[in-house]
Amino acid sequence: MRTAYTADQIRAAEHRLMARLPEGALMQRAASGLAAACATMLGKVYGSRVTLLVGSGDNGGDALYAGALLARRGARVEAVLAGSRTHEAGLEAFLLAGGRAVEAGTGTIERADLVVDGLVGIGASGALREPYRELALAADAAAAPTVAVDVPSGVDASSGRVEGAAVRAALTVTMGARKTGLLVDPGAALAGEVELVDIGLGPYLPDPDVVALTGADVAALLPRPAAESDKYRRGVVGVVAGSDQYTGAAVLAVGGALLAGAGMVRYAGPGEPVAQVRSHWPEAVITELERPSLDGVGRVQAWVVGPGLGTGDWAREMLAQVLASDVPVLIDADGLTLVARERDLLGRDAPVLVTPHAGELSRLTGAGRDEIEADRLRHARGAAADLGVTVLLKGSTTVVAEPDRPVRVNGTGTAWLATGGTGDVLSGVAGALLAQGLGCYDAGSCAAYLHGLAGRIASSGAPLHAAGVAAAVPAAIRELTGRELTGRPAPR
Ligand SMILES: NC(=O)C1=CN([C@@H]2O[C@H](COP(=O)(O)OP(=O)(O)OC[C@H]3O[C@@H](n4cnc5c(N)ncnc54)[C@H](O)[C@@H]3O)[C@@H](O)[C@H]2O)[C@@H](O)CC1
Ligand SMILES: Nc1ncnc2c1ncn2[C@@H]1O[C@H](COP(=O)(O)OP(=O)(O)O)[C@@H](O)[C@H]1O
Ligand SMILES: [K+]
Repeated sequence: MRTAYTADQIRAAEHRLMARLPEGALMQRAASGLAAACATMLGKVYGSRVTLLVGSGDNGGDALYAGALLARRGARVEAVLAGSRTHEAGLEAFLLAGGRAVEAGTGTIERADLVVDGLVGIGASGALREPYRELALAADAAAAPTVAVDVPSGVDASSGRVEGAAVRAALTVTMGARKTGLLVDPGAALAGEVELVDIGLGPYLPDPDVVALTGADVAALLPRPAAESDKYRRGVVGVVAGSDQYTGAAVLAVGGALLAGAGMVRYAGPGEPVAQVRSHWPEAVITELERPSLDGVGRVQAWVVGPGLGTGDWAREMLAQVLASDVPVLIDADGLTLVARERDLLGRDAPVLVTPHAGELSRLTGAGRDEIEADRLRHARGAAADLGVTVLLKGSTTVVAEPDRPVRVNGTGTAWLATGGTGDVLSGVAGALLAQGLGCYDAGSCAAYLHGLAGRIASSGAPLHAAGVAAAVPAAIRELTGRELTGRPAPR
């Protein structure tokens, strides 16, 4: 599990740690980690050109001390002192080691082999001001890669929010613990690789603000069949999706559920989608409906409702009946539009997982779509608290929020997933995990991980289509769990 923290959490932990250490010790640890990362990136330090962008705070101090270490190893290190003041001891060490202070307009950024962004770290507030903004843009335009100190300047460390210009880093060397903004877009997309430098903060950190599951975490959570398994005990998913107008959503949601390991998938819908589901998935158990009713559809352990369902009376009645059951329900797409109109539908005792994209969440909460995209965490958390359900907010970083738990963030996806129908597959995958007994929080976050990985496998750097993502789900599971799929030890 990768953990991340807000700026306030980090600062509080740093204060407690600093009280036990000689002055400046933490910065020395930070700087030597930073210098080592820069050296690795440069390959050969001796004779290389490194340009430091140095702000007025301790972030600039880290950069100066690291610059001093690189200068002692023979690098030609120049520093643009951009702040109204400069970390004094850091500057002294830098100059003593042979570093040079230069003006911004001297071509130093353009000539560099490596740019080090020490403009602002966790002490930043608001959009980058001049001359920092200009320097961030110049670093972006330069050929050399940029290493960001702690966070890329311009990215809000606590949320990933970016107002105005920001540094685009190839590598972010972050001190003590990951910051939330390094795991959540748009910040995460600007951070590049993230390397964590251990400065001894661990024992002083509180519960994390957000966490990201690793492949090993997901593998440990994924249900697997065992000797005593049968199709009913493995979990039966019910899918209420698709309409005579939108048949594909039904096919994709059923496919996601089947390929994510459900013991059985029951599908209930009208004639057109029934014909499509039957021809694509002969293994699904299908009930063709003459009227909107779940009578006779059979028992399930979880429902997926909404993709392509429409928003008329039929859809509303199906949604109400699904929600009247006593099993976990995943609501997506048109189901969310109906809930936005009629919040009372959510009043039930059994768990609910909603899977909106930013537009659907906007309908649910009234917040603007762009505002949601800019600050995904805040809006997902707010909606989970307000609606009393688990919220999986889709997008370039998918976030899963549940009241009183750290938000789980997922970055396994690829932008190629931004194509019609991939969300329907996700709903089926998450439904299968719910039916197999995972809670909404685990089912949502494991499904996001698997779906993102399946997207990468299906894409492999080229366009994908939603059915291909569903087809790649078993390969994603295989990649996580190795070939040991039966629950027994692998034969020797
Ligand atoms: N506190 C500690 O114990 C440690 C801190 N470390 C470093 O110290 C950093 C935090 O240092 P500081 O608290 O001095 O804060 P920063 O260096 O992040 O920034 C503070 C300065 O930036 C200016 N500033 C803030 N927002 C700005 C904006 N939008 N545009 C232009 N200027 C802006 C402020 O006026 C202030 O002078 C960390 O990110 C990390 O790099 C590390 O050395 C590890 C130890
Ligand atoms: N830029 C992106 N990077 C990674 N994943 C993305 C990106 N944009 C969208 N996705 C993913 O693609 C899927 C799209 O789902 P959704 O918006 O519901 O589309 P649809 O309704 O057409 O199925 C979601 O899983 C989402 O997280
Ligand atoms: K920085």
